[in-house]
Amino acid sequence: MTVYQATASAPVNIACIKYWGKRDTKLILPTNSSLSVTLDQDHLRSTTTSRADPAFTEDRLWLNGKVDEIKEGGRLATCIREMKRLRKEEVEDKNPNEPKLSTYKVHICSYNNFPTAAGLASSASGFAALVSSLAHLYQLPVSPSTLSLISRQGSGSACRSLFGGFVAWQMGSDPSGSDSLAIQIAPQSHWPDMHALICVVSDDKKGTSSTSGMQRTVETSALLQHRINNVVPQRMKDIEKAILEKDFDTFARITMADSNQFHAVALDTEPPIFYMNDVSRAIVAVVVEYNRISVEAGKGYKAAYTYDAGPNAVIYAPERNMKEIIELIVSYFPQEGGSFKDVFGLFGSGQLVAKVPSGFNENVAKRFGVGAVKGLIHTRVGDGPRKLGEEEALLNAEGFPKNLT
Ligand SMILES: Nc1ncnc2c1ncn2[C@@H]1O[C@H](COP(=O)(O)OP(=O)(O)OP(=O)(O)O)[C@@H](O)[C@H]1O
Ligand SMILES: C[C@@](O)(CCOP(=O)(O)OP(=O)(O)O)CC(=O)O
Repeated sequence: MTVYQATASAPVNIACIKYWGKRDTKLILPTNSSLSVTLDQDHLRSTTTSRADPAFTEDRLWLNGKVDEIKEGGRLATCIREMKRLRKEEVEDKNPNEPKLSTYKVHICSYNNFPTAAGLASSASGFAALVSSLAHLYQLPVSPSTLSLISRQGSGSACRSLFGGFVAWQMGSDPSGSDSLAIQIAPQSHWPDMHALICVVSDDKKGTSSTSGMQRTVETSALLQHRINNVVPQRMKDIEKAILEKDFDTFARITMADSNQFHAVALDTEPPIFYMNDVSRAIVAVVVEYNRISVEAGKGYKAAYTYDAGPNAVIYAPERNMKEIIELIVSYFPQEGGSFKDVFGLFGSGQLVAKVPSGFNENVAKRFGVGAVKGLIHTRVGDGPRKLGEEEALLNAEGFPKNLT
């Protein structure tokens, strides 16, 4: 008997121009366009296996080994329904010989190789991997932009994880959402020198979810209206140009300004929302001082911080600056000996030693103890979703998670 099964992995993306606010909460249509960098799935990824079988009695999902309920009318159910619709319209209706997979129930098993719901964009890679694995299962002849229309309905930011490199989510204007999709601005190969350092300040589940936080902002913040109407449209154009020209200085200025404005609209919400904490703010101060030395020497910005809906920092920088940045960060936020994974071999066989660059004003932030920054992940711009082989499937012969009995 034929087994209909496919496995895919998908990357995380971290926005430089933030999505914050919906004009349609059911279809997940944003109040502004946004733009992100896709991170390397060799380091952070969601992997998902999907199988369709006439013997299955219901659509089921296991996330990190535990059953995740597919609520009727919920986001997961919407994505699965929309993928089945595409299978029917794009494959089965056009070729009656194709098996009617759209009528079978599916079993889906997914695994994130990093903390889920901790502000590390697990919903983005998670829904992108779900949609990608179903697209392979159903052999859909559709573009990543079309798939982004569906992953968007799982979690808005997930639409940007359908591409590698530098990706824009165009807000669109059609009330049906048909033009609210992701496009690639430039592939990974355009600017492979773009690296990222994730400073994990907390890997706990967060207090105010993005979904509820942004809705409160839409309802109560006057500053959000200014951002949507007068700030983001120009920033989208400027950052796209900076990316195409590999102009890190402009990229960094816009990225930091947009992170700051996103956290300002969170604070402008009633009641106010705080995502950054003292450790986050100290990282800002350290990056600002690091850039000051370089700007005063006429060399422009060397690093850009950005924060999502949580205290973790992501620092974008050209690869050549990363060694210095890591040495600087660990001098303010010491790491447990040997805990940093030097995946790019920056320190050779030597030890990572705390060091501040010459001319750096060490009083810009206090020095924290071990544990304030719980981990550092050095990664870089990466590619889009990957189709994986049978040997990486997460479902066993019977179509249940391999690690469960
Ligand atoms: N691999 C996955 N497959 C399917 N759904 C997933 C997967 N990973 C995460 N999710 C969904 O995303 C939810 C977590 O999203 P949430 O927005 O709370 O956190 P986050 O994505 O880590 O943070 P943020 O989006 O603010 O950066 C999970 O509870 C689950 O419903
Ligand atoms: C701060 C952000 O990370 C917000 C992400 O919000 P989500 O995509 O998690 O929200 P929902 O669409 O409600 O699922 C900014 C961004 O990624 O652009």
